[in-house]
Amino acid sequence: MTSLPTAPNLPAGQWALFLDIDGTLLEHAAHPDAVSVSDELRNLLGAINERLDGAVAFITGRSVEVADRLFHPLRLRVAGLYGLEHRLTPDSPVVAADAPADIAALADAIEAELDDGLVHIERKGPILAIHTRATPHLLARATQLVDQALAELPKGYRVIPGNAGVELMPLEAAKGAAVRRFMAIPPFAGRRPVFLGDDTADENGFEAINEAGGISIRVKPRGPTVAQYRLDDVTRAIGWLAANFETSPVLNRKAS
Ligand SMILES: O=P(O)(O)OC[C@H]1O[C@H](O[C@H]2O[C@H](CO)[C@@H](O)[C@H](O)[C@H]2O)[C@H](O)[C@@H](O)[C@@H]1O
Repeated sequence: MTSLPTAPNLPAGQWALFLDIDGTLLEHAAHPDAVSVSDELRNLLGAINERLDGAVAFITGRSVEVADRLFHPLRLRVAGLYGLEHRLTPDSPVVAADAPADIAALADAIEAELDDGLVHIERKGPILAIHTRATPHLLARATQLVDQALAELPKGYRVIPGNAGVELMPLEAAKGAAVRRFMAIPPFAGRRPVFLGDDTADENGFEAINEAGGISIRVKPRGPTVAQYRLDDVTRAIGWLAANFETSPVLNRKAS
């Protein structure tokens, strides 16, 4: 939505920061495994995490394990698989929600049906992501197949458009619930949350942030959004984070 105002500099306050990964911190790549994290970004996030006393978490569709691998050796708090799993502190074990069975068999059937080596099917246990970045002409067919699968599955799943693809996931997979889980515990509780995201699946996270009186920012908005502000691309998002959380003198001061 082009009328969305650009994210302003934050006022003095005690902030908590929630971050989507793909399309927000990392430019999209041809394949999920082809992204890379620069030392500059890793160092920036580490510095922000220290300045916010650990009140920083990734809220991502990736698994916690993959988020850790991408940002290694940095380990942050993470809600993975859209909140189906979480690690509430950097060193605690990963806790997984009771989720419906693995849908790998369904993935195999969809893969066979699409019959194209360039469609990448990402099997994430109870979540299935179909990536058509290399074959945009197959997005409509992939969405149709996933919608058919949804109709045949027991209740409790939904389909969400991804970025150049589509994901099938349990209803419990919701970024808003992941944000609320973190906001109920230290070091997040009592702070004002900020969330940067770029996708349809982030909208639910923005709703939770708006309810909590926080700041919601959609990176590169392409359609309707409940986010309050925009940042036009990954470079600007990282620049905004650096300006507001790395060097800003107003952080962690009580708002007057
Ligand atoms: O919630 P996010 O952190 O934004 O993760 C969303 C999905 O991101 C990944 O897929 C997307 O990024 C890939 C790498 O740029 C790209 O190849 C793909 O087309 C995008 O859809 C990831 O693979 C998914 O598991 C995440 O759910």
